[in-house]
Amino acid sequence: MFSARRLDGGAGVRREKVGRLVDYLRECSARGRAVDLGQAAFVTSFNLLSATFFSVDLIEFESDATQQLKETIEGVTKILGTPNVADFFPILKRLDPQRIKKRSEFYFGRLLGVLGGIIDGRMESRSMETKNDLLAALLHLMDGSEYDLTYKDIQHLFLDLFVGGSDSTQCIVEWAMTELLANPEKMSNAKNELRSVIGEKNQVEESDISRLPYLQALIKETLRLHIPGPFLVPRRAVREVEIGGYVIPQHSQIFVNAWAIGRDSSIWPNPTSFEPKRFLNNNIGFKGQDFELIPFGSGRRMCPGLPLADRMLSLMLGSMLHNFEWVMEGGVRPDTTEEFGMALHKAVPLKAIPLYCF
Ligand code: HEM
Repeated sequence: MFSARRLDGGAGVRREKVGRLVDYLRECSARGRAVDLGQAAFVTSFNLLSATFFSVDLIEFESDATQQLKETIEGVTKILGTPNVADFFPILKRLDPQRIKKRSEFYFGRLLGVLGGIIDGRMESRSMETKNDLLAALLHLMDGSEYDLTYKDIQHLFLDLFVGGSDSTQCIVEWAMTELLANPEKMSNAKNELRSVIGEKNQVEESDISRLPYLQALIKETLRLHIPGPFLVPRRAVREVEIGGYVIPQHSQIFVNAWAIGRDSSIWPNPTSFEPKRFLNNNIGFKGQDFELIPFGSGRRMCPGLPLADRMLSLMLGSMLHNFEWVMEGGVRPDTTEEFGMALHKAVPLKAIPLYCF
């Protein structure tokens, strides 16, 4: 699904979705209106995923349904990131003291309902239309006898993909723009690079990305400083193991503090300062080989969506920076407070006014 060949085949869908983002920002620019950048990035990444998986756009830039879906996905990631005292004191399980079970049922139920509706709709219309997307491939597998794939498996696979793919991407776009608005000289560096590489054409293409080292560095720096999944996904020790002189007992639940690794002063000079140029003269990447930067995890359970996320982030940020000047609503400095959850969101959404450059 995320192989280079498949992704190259989906480049047109991404171009179209990012084009719609630029159109929306142009409309806001013409009206002098501030944009909720997290929301705009959420809609773009969500529709990109839904177009790739289901061949439909699910949400609009400004609608109550969008707000509700965004809240639902944020609700899910918040629950996943909340340590549950009942895991440590199982006697409390039935009492559900933090209402985690209750809230999980609500948010997961709502999202599964949306996904179930799409799957049902496709199953009803299957005899009339043929589609060449992931849902069609999975329904085909469900019909066959080779794999034991159920309706529920499909519903939950899509849940993983949407929760994993939309919130994290939105977080990084919003944090990158926040840092750039707080550091105007870095905003200029990024825009100057885009201007010299892309020139007068206003569409940033995936084929341009390899010629935009500063843009790539600023994405790495945002992933280092504002990693969306601070503890990655918890692991369990299948047997007792000794690592670095520490004994990890069998069945321990293990959290990898990738947030702290990204801010470790023995690895990163001035770790809390946003400095994209620290990635310009080295080969440190985020593909799980360089353990000082593991925003997508590492090893066999690392993020499968990395190659898609990489393209989406470069396209969205590149287009937002190349096409627009940005000013903060009310001229204030952007707020950089983090809000804890499975994904580290901004506590205060970023609202900025785009000014179309072309
Ligand atoms: C900025 C973007 C993203 C970041 C930072 C990110 C990060 C992560 C991390 C840290 C993990 C856990 C890996 C581990 O513990 O070793 C993960 C898992 C996962 N990600 Fe992503 N992700 C991003 C985008 C995406 C996208 C675009 C998709 C799919 C469309 C996706 C789908 C998934 C799935 C399905 C898993 C669970 C894999 C498993 O349990 O084996 N992610 N992601």
